[in-house]
Amino acid sequence: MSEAADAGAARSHAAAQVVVDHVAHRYAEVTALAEVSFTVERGTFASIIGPSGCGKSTLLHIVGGLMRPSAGGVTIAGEVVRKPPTGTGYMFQSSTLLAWRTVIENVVLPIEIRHGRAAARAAQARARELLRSAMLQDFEKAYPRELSGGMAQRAAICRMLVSDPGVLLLDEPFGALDEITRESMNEELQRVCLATGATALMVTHSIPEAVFLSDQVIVMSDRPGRITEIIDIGLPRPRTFEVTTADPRFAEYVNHVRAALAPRTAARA
Ligand SMILES: Nc1ncnc2c1ncn2[C@@H]1O[C@H](COP(=O)(O)OP(=O)(O)OP(=O)(O)O)[C@@H](O)[C@H]1O
Repeated sequence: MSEAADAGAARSHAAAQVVVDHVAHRYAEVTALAEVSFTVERGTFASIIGPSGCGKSTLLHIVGGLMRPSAGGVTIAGEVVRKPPTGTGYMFQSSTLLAWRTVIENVVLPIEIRHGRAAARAAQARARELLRSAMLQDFEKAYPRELSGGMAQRAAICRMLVSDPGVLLLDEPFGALDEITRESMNEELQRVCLATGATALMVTHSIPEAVFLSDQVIVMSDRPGRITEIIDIGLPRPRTFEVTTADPRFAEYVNHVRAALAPRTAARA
């Protein structure tokens, strides 16, 4: 290898925050994932999109160290993932705030679980800052039943961010929200990622959401899931929702992802 190629390899390795290397998974009779490899560079946003049951959630659980793959492996920031790594935040479709804790007590919960009550009390200032940026400053003492679905989801984002994670793993985080709330949550998530330099990996069923948020869209096939295409999204940042109608490249990317998801349908059209 030439010196220049050596330097290039070192640079790309250093930039890769999440490395998924030949990951496959089998549940008893079901092969959920065939063999999946990709990297997500530090500070970038990647989405996984594919048909229902193709193994997206399985893959995200493996990346987050919540389960071990049957074959292959994952590294985050150069460390092999064997259990949920510190510095990684999770968010799933149902926000599952604890009903008996106030909003702010919910937000500091990850700190309390990991580091105890005193650390959770010390984290309240940071929690208040996050709640302010999520427009929930007047609800810190409210209980989850007093929040709308969108507000609860915003509180769950604050909870994910309270420990300043460098890597965000999101499994259809906005699937249950109405369209308008979902759009504003997408803008908010992008703002947070740009401000903190976090690396994000998100599972979604929405093609426009994947294109709007991502630097790369990872398209998967039917089960057993394998990657059919990785599409780089070259739209400038920060993106606002105007980009979805004002920039013709947005529709081109959407059509590209749609064709990659259903190659036979696209070929017939
Ligand atoms: N614990 C389990 N035991 C057995 N099979 C499972 C288990 N979890 C998932 N599967 C199967 O593995 C396959 C992949 O499931 P997974 O939830 O990862 O898919 P997905 O792409 O996230 O689906 P969806 O888009 O519908 O949420 C499915 O066929 C599912 O039935």
